[in-house]
Amino acid sequence: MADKEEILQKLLKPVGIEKKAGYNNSSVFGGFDNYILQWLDRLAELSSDERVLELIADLKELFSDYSRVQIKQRQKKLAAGQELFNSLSNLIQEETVEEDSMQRLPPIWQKSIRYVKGVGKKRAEKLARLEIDTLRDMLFYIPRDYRDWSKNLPIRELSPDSEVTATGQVVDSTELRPRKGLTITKVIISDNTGRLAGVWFNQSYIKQKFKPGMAVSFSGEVKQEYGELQITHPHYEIMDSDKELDPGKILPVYSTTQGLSQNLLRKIVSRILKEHLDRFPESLSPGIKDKYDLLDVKEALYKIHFPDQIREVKEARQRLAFGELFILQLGILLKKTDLLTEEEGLVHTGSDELITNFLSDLPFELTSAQRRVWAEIKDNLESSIVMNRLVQGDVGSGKTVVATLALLKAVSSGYQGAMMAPTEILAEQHYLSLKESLEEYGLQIGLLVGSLKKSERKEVIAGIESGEVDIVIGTHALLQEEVSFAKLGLVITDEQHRFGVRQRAILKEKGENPDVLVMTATPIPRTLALTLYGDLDLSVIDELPPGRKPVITEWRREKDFDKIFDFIRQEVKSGRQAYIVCPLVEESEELDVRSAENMAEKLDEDIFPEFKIGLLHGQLKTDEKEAVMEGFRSQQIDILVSTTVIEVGVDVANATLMVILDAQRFGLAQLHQLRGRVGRSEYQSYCILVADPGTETGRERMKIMTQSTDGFVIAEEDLQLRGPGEFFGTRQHGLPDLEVADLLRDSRLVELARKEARKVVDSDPKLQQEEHQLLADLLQAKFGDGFELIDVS
Ligand SMILES: Nc1ncnc2c1ncn2[C@@H]1O[C@H](COP(=O)(O)OP(=O)(O)OP(=O)(O)O)[C@@H](O)[C@H]1O
Repeated sequence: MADKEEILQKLLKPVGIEKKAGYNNSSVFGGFDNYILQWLDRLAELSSDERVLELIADLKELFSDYSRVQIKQRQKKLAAGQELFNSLSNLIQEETVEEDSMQRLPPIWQKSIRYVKGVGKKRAEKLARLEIDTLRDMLFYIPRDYRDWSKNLPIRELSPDSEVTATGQVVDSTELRPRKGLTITKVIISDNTGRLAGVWFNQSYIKQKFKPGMAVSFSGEVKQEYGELQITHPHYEIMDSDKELDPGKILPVYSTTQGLSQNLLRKIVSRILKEHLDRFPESLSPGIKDKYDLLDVKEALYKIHFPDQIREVKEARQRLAFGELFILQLGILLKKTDLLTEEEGLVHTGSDELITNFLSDLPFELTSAQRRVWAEIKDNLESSIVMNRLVQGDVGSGKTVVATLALLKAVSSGYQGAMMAPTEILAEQHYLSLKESLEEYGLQIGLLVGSLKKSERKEVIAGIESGEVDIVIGTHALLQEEVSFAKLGLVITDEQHRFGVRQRAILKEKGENPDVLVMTATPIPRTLALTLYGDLDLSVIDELPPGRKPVITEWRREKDFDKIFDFIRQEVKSGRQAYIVCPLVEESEELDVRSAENMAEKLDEDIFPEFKIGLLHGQLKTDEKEAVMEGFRSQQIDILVSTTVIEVGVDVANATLMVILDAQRFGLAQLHQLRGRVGRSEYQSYCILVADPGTETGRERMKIMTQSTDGFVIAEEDLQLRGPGEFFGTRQHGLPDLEVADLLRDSRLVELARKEARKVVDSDPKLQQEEHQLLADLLQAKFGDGFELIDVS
């Protein structure tokens, strides 16, 4: 007994609760009062041991209505409680409070939601479906809407034909079936000043929700019908029978799952706010809060769930979004400095002779943007710090030339270079153009794609291994285990959003810390780039080669086909070439191919017998594709009918017309990429989008394409229309999972949070100072070891 007494004392002291004198263990239960409940709560907070928490929950449940039960039951409870208490004491004796770094965060962070009053095991499982596991998760479960019940009026004062809210008790509910296929459910509430009916058509499940005597609020447009006040399909709210929630307030509405009512969620949140909010840590310094006029985190958390006025929600959201973005940016910046300071890389200091020759043999001068970006890359290559650089440039801005310069630098320094492209067509095209331009300098260029013949494959792999091949271009075939490099010094991935982090890492592992260059034509708005590629250095080629004319883009309907064919004829007759991109059939590649084949046949036989038609799709063999592309490049083919395989990187300057069929099926970014295949010379180019979109958004997208040829503008619009998740396809593309903030909507906050995060990282790059301990813990709690954005390491 003395042991338990001691334990109790030991546990109570740090909590700041004086144990009442004279209680022995049984009288703890005998004199059960608020004090013991308080003690159990505090004890639960201090412990993270599941078994202890479970016992505490059981004890609380057992005794929470203790004073109300009959004597006999009380005795029973007392006995059960004594038993539970003994087990608890034993466990506590075993438990040593671990002082690891996470302990600096209050237990609210990792404490299971299960132990909040009214939750329990079953409901905790349901909450887990909403990704709510801890008390903290629940507080950051942001309402999707609010119901303002504060504007309640007595029923007598409701004026017909206006939007109203009224509360009363259910006095009657009926269901009528006036004819087959029609069910009318009527629920009548009364508040002593009058009666109001809620009416639903064909929603018979509604009836069972309302039981006589229940307090219910209806809101909606009220009408005077058949001598009574009615609201058709009202918003309704069943008032909290425990009266724990204030019915006259603004109440949150959460996205929920079966078995978790709005009222239950509200109560859980309200209890956590009441019992735990005061120990919630503040991540932002007073300086930052003052500067941007941000609320305290506690106030913000309270107001986001239970605002007094709707306008307070915005302020609360801003604050929480800022906090979230601040931690995110901090993580990204820390990771970046980590990469910079810790990764020793290769030094590429070979002679520049090859580069000078190559540049002087080019038929054009580099644009100033190309020169600037090349200088940035060269700096990285020559230094001993590993390069992790993203080169972003709109379609046709001349990224390939810059990549070639980097490859030449690596080769001149005695290393091999590898370039990975997302499709065979693109890999082959890069291969052919590099072969043509670099072989004259005595370099060996290799191609490694899946569809090579066995013997060719073997030969290339042997060449890579012996070091005979200087530069290899390939698809993910480069990642195969059997491919090993003699001396890999530079890895370039083209169109990186198609490659996963892991794939790049595999390629990188084939060398000893090679430099990495990532190329993308996907224009990403700055705020997103800061977050997605925050740990990469960013170079932007923001200038097109001189003399380029914007592609004239028109949107036409299917019925206009004859005119479109006339226009194609006119262009081809004047010596130019055209692409026709066939609709994307999502269900199957085979259907894609078939529609392209049919189109090619129709054009060849019926429409343009005078022209040479080519056909290109993903199912052709490598040499067949090569032959078709070569035929188009050398102008033996006038019109190339294709599936979307030509989307990226195909470069035939004489092609000036692109017709995209069923254009509404493509995303804006993809349309922009496709359109980028023309307008690559000084000739005026055209793009015709053939589309009959059935939706307003579809029409909107066609309009955007006709109005702008700037990839950044289009990407911004696309993001607005589709949201970042869809824009990038899936979450795998590295978009962080944000609870409150929205990278697009909050772009200003992203910039500000980044600025403040940078200050912290500059002053304390490893977050070692005392004042930054909490931030370090928050980072650890948020991202743990799995902090992975788009990453090349
Ligand atoms: N400075 C320049 N002046 C004139 N022409 C250029 C210049 N730089 C590149 N080009 C030419 O412009 C065309 C597009 O260049 P490149 O293929 O490198 O662009 P890209 O950015 O890789 O395009 P995409 O993303 O569409 O594949 C090529 O035909 C290339 O030869």
